[in-house]
Amino acid sequence: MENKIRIVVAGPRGRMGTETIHMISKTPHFELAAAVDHKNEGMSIKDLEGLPDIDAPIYTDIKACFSNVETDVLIDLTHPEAGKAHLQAAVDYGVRPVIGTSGFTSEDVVRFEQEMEKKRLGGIIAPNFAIGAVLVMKFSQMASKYFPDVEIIELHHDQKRDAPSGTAVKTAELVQKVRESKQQGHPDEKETIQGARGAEIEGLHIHSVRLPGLVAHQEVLFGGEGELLTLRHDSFNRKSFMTGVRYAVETVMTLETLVYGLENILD
Ligand SMILES: NC(=O)C1=CN([C@@H]2O[C@H](COP(=O)(O)OP(=O)(O)OC[C@H]3O[C@@H](n4cnc5c(N)ncnc54)[C@H](O)[C@@H]3O)[C@@H](O)[C@H]2O)C=CC1
Ligand SMILES: O=C(O)C1=N[C@H](C(=O)O)C[C@H](O)C1
Repeated sequence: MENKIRIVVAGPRGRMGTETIHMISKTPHFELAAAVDHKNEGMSIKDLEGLPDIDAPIYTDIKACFSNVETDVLIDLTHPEAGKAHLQAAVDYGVRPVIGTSGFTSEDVVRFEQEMEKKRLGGIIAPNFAIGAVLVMKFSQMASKYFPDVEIIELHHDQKRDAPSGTAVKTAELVQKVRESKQQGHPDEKETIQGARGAEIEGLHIHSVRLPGLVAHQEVLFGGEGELLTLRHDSFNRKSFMTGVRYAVETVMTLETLVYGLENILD
């Protein structure tokens, strides 16, 4: 059998980290080499509640982890600041990053693209690993050619730290590549309560909803004369992201640049 892909997961006790470690444990050609947590130094994954019986060491310092553990791929599922530091460490140690953490700015992405291009190091930043969500982004880009009036509503659980979601930002970026630039709504429109029209990227508005009971959902609304096109995706649980995480880990082994968005590597 070919060599297993040795993976380090950052954020192993989080909602996504836990699901990802279970996925790795069930994937024959993947091996959990270690995990990076912000506590539990020296413990093993099998010691943590809710995680599978894998004897993989836990580090609190990602550099110590990469110095001690042979690693092919880092999967980061933490928070934006930690995610950026982990991505930098991966680049410094020549480990291929698969970043699910959201909240990176486009400046961050460009900086890492340039640095990784110089090193010919493959990596993936995926604002959303769910295949359906990626398709909605692609379909949104197609639709915006014909429907330049677009608004995005993203809906998430109330433990999410960043707003708007990485998925909504990426969707807006894809739409902006195609649609004519325009300010939506009435030219003299005024908010009587600040934020009523949501966040704005070049005239395109994003509305963020946070409620308990939700997981990850997005609607992209396209208005035309006498018609409305709605594209909607729902993740009802975090298993919905695992096909994409598995695919990203397999694909990153073949890349030599940083790819931003799963839509760029899906067949
Ligand atoms: N790309 C995608 O498809 C998806 C991305 N996400 C993103 O993934 C990230 C994690 O989401 P959740 O699992 O829901 O969050 P969570 O809050 O459940 O988990 C984050 C984990 O990161 C850990 N953490 C924080 N700082 C750390 C550090 N310095 N070192 C190691 N661990 C650290 C926390 O202890 C926590 O266990 C978020 O940015 C979220 O937006 C979430 C779902 C899907
Ligand atoms: O925090 C989440 O849950 C999610 N975050 C990502 C985002 O910001 O788009 C992906 C997905 O929407 C779930």
